[in-house]
Amino acid sequence: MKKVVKFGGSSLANAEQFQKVGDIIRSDESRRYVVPSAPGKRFSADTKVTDLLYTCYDKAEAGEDFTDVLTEIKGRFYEIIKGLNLDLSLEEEFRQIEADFKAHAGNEYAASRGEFLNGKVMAAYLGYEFIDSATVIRFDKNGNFDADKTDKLLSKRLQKCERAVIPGFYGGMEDGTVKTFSRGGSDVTGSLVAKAIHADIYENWTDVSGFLVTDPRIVDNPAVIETITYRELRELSYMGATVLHEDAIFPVRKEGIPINIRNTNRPEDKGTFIVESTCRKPKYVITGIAGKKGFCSINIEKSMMNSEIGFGRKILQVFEDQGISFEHVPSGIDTMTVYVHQDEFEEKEQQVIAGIHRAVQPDFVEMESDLALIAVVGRGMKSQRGTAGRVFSALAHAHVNVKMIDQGSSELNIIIGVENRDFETAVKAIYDIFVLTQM
Ligand SMILES: Nc1ncnc2c1ncn2[C@@H]1O[C@H](COP(=O)(O)OP(=O)(O)O)[C@@H](O)[C@H]1O
Ligand SMILES: N[C@@H](CC(=O)OP(=O)(O)O)C(=O)O
Repeated sequence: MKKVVKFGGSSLANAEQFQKVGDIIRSDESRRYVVPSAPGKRFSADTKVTDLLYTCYDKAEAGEDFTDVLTEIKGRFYEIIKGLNLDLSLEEEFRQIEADFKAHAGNEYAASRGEFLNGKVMAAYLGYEFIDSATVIRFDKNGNFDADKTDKLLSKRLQKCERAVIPGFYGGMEDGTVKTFSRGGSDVTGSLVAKAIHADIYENWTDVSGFLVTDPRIVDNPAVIETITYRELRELSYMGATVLHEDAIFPVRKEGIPINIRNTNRPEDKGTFIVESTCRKPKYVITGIAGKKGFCSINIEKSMMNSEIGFGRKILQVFEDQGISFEHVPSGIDTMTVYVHQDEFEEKEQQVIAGIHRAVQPDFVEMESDLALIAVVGRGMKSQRGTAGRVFSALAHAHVNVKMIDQGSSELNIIIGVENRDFETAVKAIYDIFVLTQM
């Protein structure tokens, strides 16, 4: 049995958390490959080491003195090393980092040092081999992640290795340039390692007892999802359920390796199993609710639009030409609405409007900003009539004005558009009707 275990920043924020992690790893012989993140927040107002590194590097780039921030970062690591009674010095590593910052090594290199250093601490603490991810996670010469090369490098390297620590979040180009995944990317590293060694399971340890039906920052103590499919999870993580990086799904999914989300602070909890498919009936009609704020809608109206072949393509072409991706395109007989990210859209607003006028000569174009999108996801919705109706009625009772509702043909999700300020109320109302009342 081979397990890959990834520990998030919250699980490695201080020596006490490290000890919990050590106990978890030592309690199961098969936990052989460990992927650590950088130390995260020790308390809610704290700063993640990754964020300190970005700040520190910005100062270096601007030619300012960055000694204070670097000393703070160093302090975070030595607090852990001392708390664990380790005989480990990181002086050489910090000298190198300081020199590299002065030589403008790049902010991806800078950010990666949190995982690099934490990997060193973890390897010393466990007595496992340390593998620098820059040598096994490969980015091509354009800086794009190279999945095939990575798989080859990782499997070859790990074949020779009984137990190893492979830091999360970063990799390297052939010439040694360090690249990182997007934020939260240690989850991706864990998934890649699991694929490469054909792991039996990929355990992803965090600070919640699994994937929760909704964000615990919105609803107090939400129910835990016992089993979720990759498709459901993809919908939820894309829409902002941040527990697992959305790109962490692909590598393990192809191999049929289940992911188990676990809580470092409550290792006795079973957590959530993420699987390709399951015959297990979900506990509730819906599996989860997630959402994001910060969208804009562009509503285009033109009489007889539906008989104009190519109308939709022409509209979407305008967005493509401006490099703007769209989220949703609900349409009626004479209207078509395009939902886009507000921050992407705002600066190109006028070009897009002009483009639409040129492309399709609409009767009028209307825009609305500060909208939120909520995804209600569940494999159980297919076999249950009236789900959309219940969403509507819950939102009406909560006095939330629904701007848009869009049910995908897969019947796996319903997308609802509301105003930003109604976002939390809407999520709570949907949670209540499907989970608290257990219908
Ligand atoms: N549906 C959800 N289920 C569980 N946690 C969620 C959900 N949506 C958002 N979260 C948040 O995600 C956090 C865990 O992810 P993250 O901060 O990336 O952890 P880590 O540092 O362990 O990688 C939780 O503490 C929680 O606040
Ligand atoms: N440390 C990186 C990568 C990461 O995955 O961290 P975490 O596991 O704490 O989300 C970040 O903050 O983005």
